[in-house]
Amino acid sequence: MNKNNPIGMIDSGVGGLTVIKEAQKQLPNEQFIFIGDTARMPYGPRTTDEVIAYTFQMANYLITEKQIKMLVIACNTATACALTVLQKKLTIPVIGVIQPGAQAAQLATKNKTIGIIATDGTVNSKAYELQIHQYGADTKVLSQGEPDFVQLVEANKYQDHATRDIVMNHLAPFKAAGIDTLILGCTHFPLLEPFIREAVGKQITLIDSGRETIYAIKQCLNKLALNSDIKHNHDEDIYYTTSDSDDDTFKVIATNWLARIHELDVRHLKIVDNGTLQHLEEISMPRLILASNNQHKIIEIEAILNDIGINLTVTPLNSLGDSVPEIIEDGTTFEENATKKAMTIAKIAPNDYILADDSGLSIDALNGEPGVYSARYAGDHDDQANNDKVLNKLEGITSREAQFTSVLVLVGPNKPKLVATGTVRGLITDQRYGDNGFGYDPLFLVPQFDKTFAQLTANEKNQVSHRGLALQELGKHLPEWLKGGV
Ligand SMILES: O=P(O)(O)OP(=O)(O)OP(=O)(O)OC[C@H]1O[C@@H](n2cnc3c(O)ncnc32)[C@H](O)[C@@H]1O
Ligand SMILES: [Mg+2]
Repeated sequence: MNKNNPIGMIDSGVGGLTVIKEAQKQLPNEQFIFIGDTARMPYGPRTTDEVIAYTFQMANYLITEKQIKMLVIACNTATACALTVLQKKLTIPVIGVIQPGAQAAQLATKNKTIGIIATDGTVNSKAYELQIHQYGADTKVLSQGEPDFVQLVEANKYQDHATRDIVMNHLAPFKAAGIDTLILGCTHFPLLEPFIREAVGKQITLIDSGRETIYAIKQCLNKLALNSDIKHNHDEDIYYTTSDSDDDTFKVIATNWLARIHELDVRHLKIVDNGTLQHLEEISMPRLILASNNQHKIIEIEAILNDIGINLTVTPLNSLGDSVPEIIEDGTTFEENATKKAMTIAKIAPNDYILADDSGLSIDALNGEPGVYSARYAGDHDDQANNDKVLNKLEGITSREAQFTSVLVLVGPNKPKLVATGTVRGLITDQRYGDNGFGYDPLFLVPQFDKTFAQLTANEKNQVSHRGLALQELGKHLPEWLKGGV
């Protein structure tokens, strides 16, 4: 086993994040790959067989696809149900959260009275009691199932006032029972620690079983000489969830709990059913293909998308190779043509998002010419000839008002068509000015700058251009569009 391989960490949902947070702090050289089985959480009410099956699926994925060197079950219920089975069947070391928590509690208790809060599954398994009694048979153990706490955390309500009241209420019996140590026997619970602390009082030692597990991981890495010697940046850690709908909540909690400035990159694992057997598969996100043969446009669109922080893999059309068919732009409006471009490419890339732009210059004194014919006004994509034609047609005409329009059409699998338009007004000069940009840029004077588009920097043009404005408009609707379907 390569010591620089990642460590896998699995949980039923967001609870395991409390373990990974501590692990990232204490093990800066390790890379972690985390799976939260959000599609099938909570594990508490599940049968032992179910929990074993799910845990195996996650372990198999991490071993075969990610070559993990060690597996950490960052979930008490899964540890209670599946740890020994996994340890027997897997060839890599497997660490659970119960034994480290039980050991720490036994060391901490002075009056030999320990409380445990956990899921019903963990409580019913008596796994903590068994471990605690291995270290001291006479220790009194009081266990209480708290399934509601899990749901409150998973629903991102762990800081709500109502949650505080629930926690205060539920934990009141422990105050009377005389415990001096309380095990947070579910990895979700450290997120509720401020409320739990308030409920049981300062004098009680709280044991975070997840935190204790980090010592067990360290010991195991040392014993097997598996410490990574590459310093990993924890931004490289990968987070997976199994459900689509919860991904947002997971992302919000994870970004917040792990104190990340940027939203975490949370990926999706699909539960694939092959008759009786299930396994997990990574679903790759659709690409955003820019359906344009105009490299100038592509460069502009990529820069603007980058500026507005679009989190998609942007792919230019030419990377699709020879399979790209010819697109006949015979529509009478920009939208018709942009739709045609997008739909033509969608046929060869049905799983991707396709963004097309149809744009052009409309001159008031020429009744909107060249308009949809901008690219082929005089010669097909012959900028020189097209500019000359405009200058000739406007010779002697004093009214020089004109407008650039960009109509963007975005399509995607099972998505409605999204249209965004941007326009910019300007004046047609009497000769070419500037060398930047493309098309009619040398003739289009922007009054605000008293310069033509060709005299502006790319960044300046993108701030005010028809394309820049259309993309900003598109960006406003994009998050909603990405979520929705038809
Ligand atoms: O169709 P695709 O492959 O996207 O590339 P294209 O260049 O043919 O694009 P259009 O069919 O939309 O034609 C737009 C024409 O309008 C002109 N045009 C559009 N936007 C422009 C801009 O930002 N600056 C200068 N001219 C522009 C230019 O002549 C373009 O060729
Ligand atoms: Mg075209």
